[in-house]
Formats: sequence, structure tokens, C-alpha cells
Amino acid sequence: MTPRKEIPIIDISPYLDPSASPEAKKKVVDEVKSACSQYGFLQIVGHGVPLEAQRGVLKCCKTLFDLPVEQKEKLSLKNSPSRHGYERMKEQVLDKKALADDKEGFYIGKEEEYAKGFRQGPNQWPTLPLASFRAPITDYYNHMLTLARSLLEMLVLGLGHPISVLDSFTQDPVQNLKLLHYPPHTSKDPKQFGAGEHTDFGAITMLLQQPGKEGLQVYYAPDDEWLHVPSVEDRYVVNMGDLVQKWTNGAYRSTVHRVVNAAGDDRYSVPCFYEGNFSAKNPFNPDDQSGETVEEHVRKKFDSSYGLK
Ligand SMILES: O=C(O)CCC(=O)C(=O)O
Ligand SMILES: [Fe+2]
Repeated sequence: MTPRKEIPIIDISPYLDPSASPEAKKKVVDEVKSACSQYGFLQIVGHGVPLEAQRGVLKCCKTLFDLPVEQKEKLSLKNSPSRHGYERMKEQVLDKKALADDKEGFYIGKEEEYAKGFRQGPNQWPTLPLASFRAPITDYYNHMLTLARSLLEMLVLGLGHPISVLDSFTQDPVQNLKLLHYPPHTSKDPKQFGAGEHTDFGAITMLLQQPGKEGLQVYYAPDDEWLHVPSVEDRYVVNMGDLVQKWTNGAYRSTVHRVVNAAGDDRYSVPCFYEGNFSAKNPFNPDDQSGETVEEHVRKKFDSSYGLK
């Protein structure tokens, strides 16, 4: 019997350690490259994000989603030109062949003073004490920016590019946290998912799951099977979005995945979507400047999943 496939688990700490040898760093880059080519997904440890920051953001999920629904509705993403804020239960349809997603969510981006456009504007903060929401969220957001930068470096190095190709792409980057709450499923309809089948829209996603609360499934085409991803404290799941697949001509894959809440009770998770500079075209290949910008691509997919325009 062939062993069951699993998403590779990679310790990236040698890459982050200034005193590690070039060989040790290259080994990490090679492992990341191989996971992105075969699965489009990896699990990472040794990532440098403090445990308190991870626990803090998961606690914010409970704090936010426990608020009365009227209070959450006041923060609807539909009120915000930048589309920050609250997604009510069953508001998003990630798979149009399935039922609406059995989840609620809350988007937080970089705090801007005024509305600049899609994904770039002020956040809609709930009325909660600074220390119980905005402060831990902001701290976590900044850790994600640092992690994204390191991951992107490994991705470009894996394809033989110098790190400098990232210079303009990582300038003023758009990045969004999404707090997610999956209640226990009440429907037994086989078309009901917590999150329907989809690929992520942007560049890379860094996903934090509530430890022990499983639900993420990744489609592995060679075996035509869904791989169940474990949920282990201090381990991130990283995946490539559509843009990276397009920019690398498929060398790194953007893989279909979905969520079925297997926890038996509430499940919280926090994906962080790193999109990069919104006017970028192809940071992996400066000669390929055809096609859409990051903003055009992400906006189209986002709007379609919420039935906006
Ligand atoms: O909650 C999860 O485990 C994954 C969520 C996801 O795939 C997404 O929000 O794009
Ligand atoms: Fe996703």
C-alpha cells in the first residue's frame, strides 16, 4: 500500500537564522519549492511568530463573534468601500455549485486614514477595549507581514531569482486578516460546507487554525483525494494563491481546498491573505507585464464570491 500523502511539514527556522549556513538555508528553500510544486500547500514550524500573538488573535475571534448579531451587522463589509468588516453567516459563496458557506467572517487590513479604494481604507473596529481586540490584532498583523516577506523570498529563490525582484511588489503591500467562525453544521446536505471548494485569490495565504479543531481539506489531484490537514498549535498552513500560480506558469500551484467543520463544535481560524502591491503585474518575471494587476484580479474574484456586481 502506498503511504497516505500529507502536506509537507517544513521547519523554516534555518532560513530565518542569520547564523545558519547557506547550505541549511538552501535546503529550506528547496523543501518549500518542492511542496509548492507538488501540493501548492505546506505546513511550517520554526516561523518565528510568538505563541502569545497566535493565541491572542484566536481569542479575538471568540470575542468578536460572541457579540450580538445586530452589533456585528453594523460593521458589515458592504458598508465599507475597502470591504473591511463583517461577513454574515452564509454571505459568501466560494463554490457556486454548493450551498452558501456555513461560516461568518471579519476582514481587517492595514489601517488607513481615509478610503483609498478596494482593500485600502480604514478598518471597521468593533467597540471593544483596545487591549482585547485592536491591539492584539495589530500586533498579529505585523507579525504576518514579516512572515510573508520571508516566505516570498524563499519562493523567488526557489525559482532562481534574486530577492530584489520583490522590491516593488512588497512596497505598500495589501494584506488582510480574516477572522473566521465555523459553527457546528446543522445541515446534513452533502452540498453544505463551512467553506466551499475554492482556490485563494491572491499571492500567498498564511493560515492559523484553532488547535485541535480540524476542517481544512486539500484536493490532491494525482490520487483524486481530499487530504485532511491537521490543526496543531504553533504550526501554520501556507498556500499559494491564483496569482502565484499564474506568475510562475504553474511551477507553484494554487490548489483547490474546502472546509468541513469536523470539530463537533465551534471552530475558529485566521487566514491572512497577502496580495502585495496592488499595481504589481508579475514580480517573478519583470518581462511579463501583460495581464491584470493584483487589484483587478483580487477584486473580481472577491466581488463574485459575495454577489457584488
Ligand atoms: O478555515 C480554514 O481552515 C481555511 C479557510 C480558507 O480556505 C479561506 O478562507 O480561504
Ligand atoms: Fe482558502
